[in-house]
Amino acid sequence: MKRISVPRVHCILSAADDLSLLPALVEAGVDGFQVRAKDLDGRALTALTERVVRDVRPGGAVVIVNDRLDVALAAGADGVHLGATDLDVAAARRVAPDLLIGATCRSRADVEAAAGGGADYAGFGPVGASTSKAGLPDPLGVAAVTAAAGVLPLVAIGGIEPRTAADVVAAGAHGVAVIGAVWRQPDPVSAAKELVAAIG
Ligand SMILES: Cc1ncc(COP(=O)(O)OP(=O)(O)O)c(N)n1
Ligand SMILES: Cc1nc(C(=O)O)sc1CCOP(=O)(O)O
Ligand SMILES: [Mg+2]
Repeated sequence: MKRISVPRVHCILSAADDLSLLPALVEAGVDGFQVRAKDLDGRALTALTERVVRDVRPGGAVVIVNDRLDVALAAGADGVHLGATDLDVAAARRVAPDLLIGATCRSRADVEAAAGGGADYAGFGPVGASTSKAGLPDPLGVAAVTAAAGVLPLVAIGGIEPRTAADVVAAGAHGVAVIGAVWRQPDPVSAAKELVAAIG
């Protein structure tokens, strides 16, 4: 089976977000949703992912599950995003030859390793300062995107808002992943439209 394309705007969501907005976010041009719900057990995460798939797939958007390959497969999602302490990319690829697989990368060497394991994209960051996650390393900056580009599609993450989205794409990123730039805005759908317009 042909693997689907890597989305350009990844909206990272949890059960706490206003999920009634999902179809409108797809309409606004968001083409990827990552289900990231650290507090949910496997069953609840599967149910949440199934709901997101139901809401966004009719509009053509892709659903990626953070951390959990088993949940991605069980829920019929399109992909999984793996971090440094999750299942190894090569092991995930053996189990799921057709799934979209993303890997967190913080350097060009990380991107090369992820590509060697069979990843489809690198979640590259943190590019800027983020208040959405504790314990992140210092921001890499936009120049690091250019230094890491050309191996895998880079999805820039960390403090991305419309202006920085345009900057990272100009620097060689394929797309962006965001939490605050959508969910912490007074009008998440208008904010998503701005983000989509910014990446061109
Ligand atoms: C697109 C994208 N890039 C990086 C991350 C970070 O993933 P991870 O290292 O697994 O950390 P958590 O998100 O699980 O805290 C991501 N989620 N998405
Ligand atoms: C979940 C996550 N992972 C990151 C990483 O660099 O690994 S940065 C991040 C948070 C992204 O949220 P915001 O768009 O609000 O900064
Ligand atoms: Mg993760």
